[in-house]
Amino acid sequence: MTAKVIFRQLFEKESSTFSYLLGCKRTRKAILIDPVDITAARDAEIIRDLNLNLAYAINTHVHADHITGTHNLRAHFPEVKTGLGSGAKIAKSDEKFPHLHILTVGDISLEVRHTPGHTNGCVTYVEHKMGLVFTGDAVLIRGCGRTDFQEGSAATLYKSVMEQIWTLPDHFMIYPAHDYKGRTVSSVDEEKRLNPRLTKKKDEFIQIMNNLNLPYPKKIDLALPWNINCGAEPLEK
Ligand SMILES: N[C@@H](CCC(=O)N[C@@H](CSS)C(=O)NCC(=O)O)C(=O)O
Ligand SMILES: [Fe+2]
Repeated sequence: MTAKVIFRQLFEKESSTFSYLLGCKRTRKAILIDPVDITAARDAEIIRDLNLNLAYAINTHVHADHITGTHNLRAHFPEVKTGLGSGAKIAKSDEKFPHLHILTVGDISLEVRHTPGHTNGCVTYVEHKMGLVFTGDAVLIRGCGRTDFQEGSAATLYKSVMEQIWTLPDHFMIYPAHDYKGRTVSSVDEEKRLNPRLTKKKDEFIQIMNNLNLPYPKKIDLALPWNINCGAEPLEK
């Protein structure tokens, strides 16, 4: 890790969600990726303990399984800006990032790569200097995000991963939004060799994804309207 940036992986156990804190030691400004509503107060305490001030609370996508913590964090950090990829057209956010936008906070630079397929608005954030890749649900450790709701598409996800993630240097570390088996991190090299879905040819990948037969996330009907409203209670229910 570079001496200039504080990096923390945080976990919310009910939805098995990882959030990621990046803090600039020089400016004391921070970015939090994929916060969860029920851990927003915990995250705020950690940010304060580290003498950081939250500049951005951003999401990799409109989550279906939990409510984002972006809105709750506004109570702790009144100046915080929320951010989301510009492909998430129906969702509210202070900023919507276009493909290849660079989000700079002090000495932290996150490149925004649009990686639709799990949802139409998914993005992957890449910190090139540190070799960190925040894939959201596009690439999970030895898996990938399902493609059966939120305008998901297996063919689109395959293209996104091949073009936007597998083309990164092999040693870059992959930090996903979830893991259900206690794993925390992988790498581009590891997933290119060992991912049981994404090592397949496109047609076989699509076949696998279209036959997962997973139950919908338990909270999907609650989470989507709140997350479209940036994690705040929707006006119309
Ligand atoms: N059981 C959980 C939801 C599990 C799930 O569907 N996870 C999503 C990511 S959150 S949108 C997924 O894409 N999983 C891929 C897979 O192969 O499991 C709940 O009820 O919340
Ligand atoms: Fe998701």
